[in-house]
Amino acid sequence: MTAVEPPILLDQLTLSYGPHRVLDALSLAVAAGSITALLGGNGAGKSTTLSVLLGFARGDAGRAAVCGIDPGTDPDGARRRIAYLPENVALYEHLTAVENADYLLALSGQRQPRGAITDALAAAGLQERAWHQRLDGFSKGMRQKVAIAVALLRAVPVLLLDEPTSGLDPRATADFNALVLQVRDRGTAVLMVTHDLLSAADVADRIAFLEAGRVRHEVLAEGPDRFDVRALHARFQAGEAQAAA
Ligand SMILES: Nc1ncnc2c1ncn2[C@@H]1O[C@H](COP(=O)(O)OP(=O)(O)OP(=O)(O)O)[C@@H](O)[C@H]1O
Repeated sequence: MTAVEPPILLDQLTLSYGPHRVLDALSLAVAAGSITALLGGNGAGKSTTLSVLLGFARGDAGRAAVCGIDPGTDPDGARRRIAYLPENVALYEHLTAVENADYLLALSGQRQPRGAITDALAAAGLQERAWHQRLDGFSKGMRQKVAIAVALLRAVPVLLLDEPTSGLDPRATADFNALVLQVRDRGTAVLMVTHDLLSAADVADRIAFLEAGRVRHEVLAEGPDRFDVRALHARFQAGEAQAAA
């Protein structure tokens, strides 16, 4: 990786499934210690973008890089640098929260002492009485906390989130967003796919609007071009209406 290359980089990436161009010369960069939210209507290419970064899908043209590694040619190398939270976090129901974290860390070759695991679960806001409970009774918000605790312990440079707050109540959403800010403040580059504009506006440094596989608008949280959530909401709804028409 060159000194200036951001941990998440897509440069003119094009990907088609048969005649259907899903990503169309998509360019997107997420710097270390920053959060970009990726919004867009159904089918805009958001999940495909994450699949490319994870090395599950490969572009036909252009470049993708995770910390300078091409996930198409070295998916394992790219994934070692990524913590990924899918919409429904896959954890082991018959294991406790601590056992899940221990097992997931072992799988990624980054085992940690029990004390570090319980510290991370506490930092993620999981109540102590849940640490040694099996996951079958956990809510989505509690599962997210276990998953983000693992991400905190892995201290990876890239965090990818797919619809992390869908199905969370406002309080759990606020808790989750606070955790994402913690991860960002440790220098991680965060890319968050979401339909939740308000949540995006709460945490993101930048919001990129994807339409037909390309970033059509980008807005920033700071500076003269910083976003105004109400104006953004109106614009987003208009965009959604166009996409649905
Ligand atoms: N494996 C695949 N084979 C063929 N087409 C696919 C495949 N994966 C995705 N697509 C198509 O690519 C387009 C973009 O899909 P993608 O899942 O990236 O959209 P999205 O923005 O995440 O949408 P949503 O908000 O509905 O999750 C869609 O038209 C989808 O049908």
